[in-house]
Amino acid sequence: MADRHDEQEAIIRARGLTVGFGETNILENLDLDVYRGEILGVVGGSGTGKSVLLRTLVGLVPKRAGRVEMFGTDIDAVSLAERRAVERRWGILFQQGALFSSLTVKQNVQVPMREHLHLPQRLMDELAMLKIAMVGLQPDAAEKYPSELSGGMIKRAALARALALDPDLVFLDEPTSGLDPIGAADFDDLISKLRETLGLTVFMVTHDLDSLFSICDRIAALGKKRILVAGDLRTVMDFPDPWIHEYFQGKRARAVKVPDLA
Ligand SMILES: Nc1ncnc2c1ncn2[C@@H]1O[C@H](COP(=O)(O)OP(=O)(O)OP(=O)(O)O)[C@@H](O)[C@H]1O
Repeated sequence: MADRHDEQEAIIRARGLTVGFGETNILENLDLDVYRGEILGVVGGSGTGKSVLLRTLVGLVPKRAGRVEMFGTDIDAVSLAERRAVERRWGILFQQGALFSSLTVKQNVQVPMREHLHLPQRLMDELAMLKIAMVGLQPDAAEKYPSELSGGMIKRAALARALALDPDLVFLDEPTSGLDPIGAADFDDLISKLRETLGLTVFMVTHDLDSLFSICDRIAALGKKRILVAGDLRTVMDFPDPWIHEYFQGKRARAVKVPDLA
């Protein structure tokens, strides 16, 4: 049967990725496609290398072997200027937000603008306020420092920073971790709405079954140093692997409303 993604554009295409530290390889010969406009949830046991995969795709961790094409560009085969141009097309929300504690929310949102654009301060202020509103923060949050924000506000501020350069693609590393269930559901809604309104593609590392069930179009399960299976929820849930079985059908999963998979 033809893959229904045959016609779709893979805006991330990783082939044969091997990544390691010291004597140990964390990822080996890993292949992954991420399609334009989708929300891909990346799951896997603790320490399987989900964050390492994310960091490798964006060039923060070196590869031992393999190739990553972003928007059709092999980022290791182009000039620095071309690479920087491609990098401007994605934003990253790191685990725990990773905001600069000595900067206000507005200044944090302006960090990528300062790095990549040359805009007058007034315009950067206007743009930052736009991003802050876009993620559902009140205007007065702009002048606050990260230490004055709740966990949910920190995530939103970090998302505003990830959106600073109007990216096509966002990488989210456990965006709902540490949020209460209502805060997490609100954040899922926000991601889903932004995908619709901005036409974003979302690569999301998550442990949150609610997020997987409610907003992800496809799921990629990491294990044994590679992608064990990638596909819709049904495909992944049916994959014969003990970790996947326990994750989706174990005690914790039974507490979450599993969607009706006709
Ligand atoms: N800079 C580094 N140097 C050495 N080892 C590292 C480095 N970064 C990650 N690792 C190791 O790589 C492995 C995968 O880490 P990673 O953070 O990607 O796991 P994860 O799947 O995201 O886990 P979790 O779900 O617990 O966040 C771990 O064993 C970790 O110790």
